[in-house]
Amino acid sequence: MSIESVTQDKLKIVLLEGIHASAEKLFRDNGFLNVITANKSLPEEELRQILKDAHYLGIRSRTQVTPELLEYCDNLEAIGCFCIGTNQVNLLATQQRGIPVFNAPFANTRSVAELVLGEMILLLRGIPAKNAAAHRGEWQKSATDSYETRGKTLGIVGYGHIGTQIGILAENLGMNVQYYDIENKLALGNAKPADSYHALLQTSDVVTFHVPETPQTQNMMDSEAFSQLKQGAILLNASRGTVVDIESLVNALTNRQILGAAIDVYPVEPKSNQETFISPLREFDNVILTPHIGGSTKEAQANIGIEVAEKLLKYSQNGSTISAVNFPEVGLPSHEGKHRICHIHQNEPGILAKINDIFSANRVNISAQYLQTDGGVGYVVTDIDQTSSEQVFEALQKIPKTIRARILY
Ligand SMILES: NC(=O)C1=CN([C@@H]2O[C@H](COP(=O)(O)OP(=O)(O)OC[C@H]3O[C@@H](n4cnc5c(N)ncnc54)[C@H](O)[C@@H]3O)[C@@H](O)[C@H]2O)C=CC1
Ligand SMILES: O=C(O)C(=O)COP(=O)(O)O
Repeated sequence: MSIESVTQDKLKIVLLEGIHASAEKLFRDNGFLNVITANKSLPEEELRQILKDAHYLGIRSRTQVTPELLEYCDNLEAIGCFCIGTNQVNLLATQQRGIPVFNAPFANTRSVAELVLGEMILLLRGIPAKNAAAHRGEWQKSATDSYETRGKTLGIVGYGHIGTQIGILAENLGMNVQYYDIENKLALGNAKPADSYHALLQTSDVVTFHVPETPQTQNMMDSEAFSQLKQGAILLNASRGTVVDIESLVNALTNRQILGAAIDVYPVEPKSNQETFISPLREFDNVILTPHIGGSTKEAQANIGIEVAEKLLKYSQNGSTISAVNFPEVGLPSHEGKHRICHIHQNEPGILAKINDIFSANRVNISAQYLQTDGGVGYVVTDIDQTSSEQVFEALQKIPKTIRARILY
């Protein structure tokens, strides 16, 4: 690592998966001129090549950041997930390499809630199947299996930012709302916590999933869970493709145990719009299939572009890690006339003392210092009176258990 921090115009920013142009604009407006964009996720080998000398990476839900990929990313300073989910990134491996990961925890939640609400209404009326039939020239005027939302019970699994908004919107339609969450949650409106996950499945007319991808949510909706559903229930999943077991869903549709479903996320999703979407669900007219677009509205994407780019810019220019999902959170005031050095290390006792011994031995005056630790990593930001000499910076890098050090200004 050289004594000079790489100048902003040389830092390489890679933005994949069609991240909104608002992000690129913000980087360029801030003097980051080496911004590379792609409107899809990249195949493994291409990804390695492009990331070999990249400093910042922006992705959405598709690109997998594995420990193996990180081996190729020597210069990578931070990752921005321009979405909510961060399950596509190995958070432990990035933490161990001193790479903070940021996301946009709220910006697309309303978009998902609106989509789910609309789908729920359409499914209760049996519109997807009637629509498909009409496109084929069939006239299916009938009230069979066609229902109002009013008075029906909606079961929300995962009562977080999205689940709560759906609950409020559904109550405005006259639905009874119940939810299941592993955390104790404040019930909004007249919503009620279900006694258990199974109780929710057994007593809901419509069940919708809004949980993150975790080992516990994997196949949460399996054949056993399907067997608990009411006859004629409706199922929606706009969370992650690992949550609903597709084979069990196909069985429930084939047996007509459920009236219909809306699925936005899949165990395997195409990498780009040029790839064919393959799924056994394609044969069912009563299933709304959407290409993982729950959060894909102009409003959400433009806001996410700015929100996550701002977090990356702040980390690059000022060292702030506020709202990082895998890293000690340090919020830093800028310090006029001072010079800032960041030190990331394995979280073991005595490292702060070693850092300060180096400053003291070199007669460097510290004007401010911030330390946070989180799990396996410690993050120290030090503002000093004079620019750091090569000797001081090298000594900081040589402290045992150092992951990386960075001169910001
Ligand atoms: N289809 C799409 O385009 C989008 C999908 N998503 C997905 O939706 C998920 C939920 O988003 P938010 O509501 O913003 O997240 P959130 O973090 O606000 O809420 C998730 C809720 O699920 C609960 N939970 C976690 N594990 C659970 C379990 N095993 N059983 C029951 N509850 C559990 C949590 O306690 C939390 O209350 C995201 O993690 C993401 O994967 C998010 C945005 C767009
Ligand atoms: O925000 C999320 O977690 C999503 O699933 C949306 O992902 P996307 O940005 O559409 O790839």
